[in-house]
Amino acid sequence: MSTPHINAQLNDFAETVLMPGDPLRAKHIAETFLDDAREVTSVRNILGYTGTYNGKPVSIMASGMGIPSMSIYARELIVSYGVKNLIRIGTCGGIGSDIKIRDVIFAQGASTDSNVNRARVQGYDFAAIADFDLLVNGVEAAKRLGISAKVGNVFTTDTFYQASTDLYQQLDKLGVLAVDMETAGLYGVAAEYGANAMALFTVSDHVITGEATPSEERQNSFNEMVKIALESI
Ligand SMILES: O=P(O)(O)O[C@H]1O[C@H](CO)[C@@H](O)[C@H]1O
Ligand SMILES: O=c1cc[nH]c(=O)[nH]1
Repeated sequence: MSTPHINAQLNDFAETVLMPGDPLRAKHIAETFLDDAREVTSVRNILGYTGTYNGKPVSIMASGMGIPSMSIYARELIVSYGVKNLIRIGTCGGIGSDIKIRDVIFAQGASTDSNVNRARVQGYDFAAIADFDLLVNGVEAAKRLGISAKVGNVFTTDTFYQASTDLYQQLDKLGVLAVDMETAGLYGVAAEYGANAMALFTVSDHVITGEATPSEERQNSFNEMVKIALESI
């Protein structure tokens, strides 16, 4: 079997799929953290792998960037491959004044400038929220690993390059912690098709102060987040 965007066979994916945006990150995670990892899909170089972690089957597959890309892969994974749990493991831009680069953030909910979730409910607001059990398991895994993490609302944008920081200043006042480009879409698709979703990030830069993670440190903080996600399964 295959779908328009995934060329894996039925049963190639585990029940739980971890989704970074970047295909090379998916490859790195599979090669670094999983046992017996094998590539299961490579359409458009959006790479996907399945292996085991501590004996438990788990898959890693890239989402690409942005809500449309994430939504295509999340829907095909759920509907065609029977995936139950989708955990986004990404980078984000910090918004809050107490958010520091390299922090780990769990997206309890995801606001957005996209219309995709309103389109699901006849133009009304839809509260895009994480699956409670996945969120609690993630937060507890972070505690066990001794990694402090923040939990709260994030903002998913279609516009990586904003014209000004005005929007982010307003979001800061509303307590929004960080910005990414996929989570609100992932939560909407999971709700529509009956799966569980959750997202966590490492902060790669701060969109108000302009601070950014030095590239050599980026991989270390990314690996910490991956460890949390894998230990939460
Ligand atoms: O690091 P990833 O998971 O790709 O996430 C963030 O990075 C990309 C933008 O550079 C967007 O996809 C955004 O959500
Ligand atoms: O979506 C993102 C991710 C990282 N940094 C940003 O500014 N935006």
